[in-house]
Amino acid sequence: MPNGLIVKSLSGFYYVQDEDSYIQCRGRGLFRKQKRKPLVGDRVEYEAENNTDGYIMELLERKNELVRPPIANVDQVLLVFSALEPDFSTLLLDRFLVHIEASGIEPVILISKMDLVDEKQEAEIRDYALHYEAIGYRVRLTSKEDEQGVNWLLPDLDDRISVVAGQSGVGKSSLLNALKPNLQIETDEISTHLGRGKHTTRHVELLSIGSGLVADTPGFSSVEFTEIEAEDLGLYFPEIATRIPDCKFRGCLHTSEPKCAVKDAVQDGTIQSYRYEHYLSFLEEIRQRKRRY
Ligand SMILES: Nc1nc2c(ncn2[C@@H]2O[C@H](COP(=O)(O)OP(=O)(O)OP(=O)(O)O)[C@@H](O)[C@H]2O)c(=O)[nH]1
Ligand SMILES: [Zn+2]
Repeated sequence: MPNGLIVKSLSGFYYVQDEDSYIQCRGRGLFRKQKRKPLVGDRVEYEAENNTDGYIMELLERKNELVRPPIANVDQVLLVFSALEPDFSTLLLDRFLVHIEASGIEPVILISKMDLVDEKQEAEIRDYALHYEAIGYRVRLTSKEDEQGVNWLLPDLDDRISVVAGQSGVGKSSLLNALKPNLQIETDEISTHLGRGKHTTRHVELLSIGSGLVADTPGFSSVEFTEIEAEDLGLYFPEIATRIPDCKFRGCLHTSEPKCAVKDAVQDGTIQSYRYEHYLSFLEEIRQRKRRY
């Protein structure tokens, strides 16, 4: 049976990309009975006599799935933060990072609107970029005015499924628009939905950019720690996670315990103090939430 990738879902139809064909399909009735729902990003087996009346017959195994936006097999999340308007916030960035780390998906940090900063602000942002790179994250500074700045993102997208996420107004659509000259699938939907935001049709679509696929949805804009346990939080700060084995007490939460390797690293500056403070504030949030229930 032929197989392809669901690249779009809209009004009960799934659009399957298989090499050069683009086939409109319905899910087979059995899926509903089994409470299985095909997702954009799913590899599927399908049957089709022509390009508009296909049926999805089988869903292949998923590596992961995001709930919001609903996409399967996501390789990375492009986290867009603007340098200014809205102002860059490491607190918000860390909140997103924890959420993404917990989902097991790799983040890439994009700092947009670098054309708006003055020299001092630029130096600050570059310092932060170095901190996050030292932790092990990929960080990219971009500006929609700078074609090069956008184009050197392309290798990051190759052969992967990426989801763009970030607060409203940070420049997610602008980024996709700047990358658009490289779009390879040519359909009307694409140009209209890139102007999304204002209209409300809820559809999810993967755009072909270079040899990668990028979800055009606005993605998640806020995150809460509903499913994270206090004792796991440290695992989602990579530089804390690597020190946990050296803490004296098993189950150390790195607050007031003695001989804590994490606090030692904060003391000697190898863990940034603002990262540690964010860890403490998220920990407190998780505890408050527990108390409420
Ligand atoms: N100066 C400058 N302005 C930018 C840049 N990127 C985006 N903007 C502006 O920022 C505003 C918001 O950009 P959008 O691309 O709509 O932001 P978004 O993240 O898609 O916003 P939502 O659709 O609300 O989630 C627009 O006025 C853009 O022109 C940039 O690199 N430099
Ligand atoms: Zn500790």
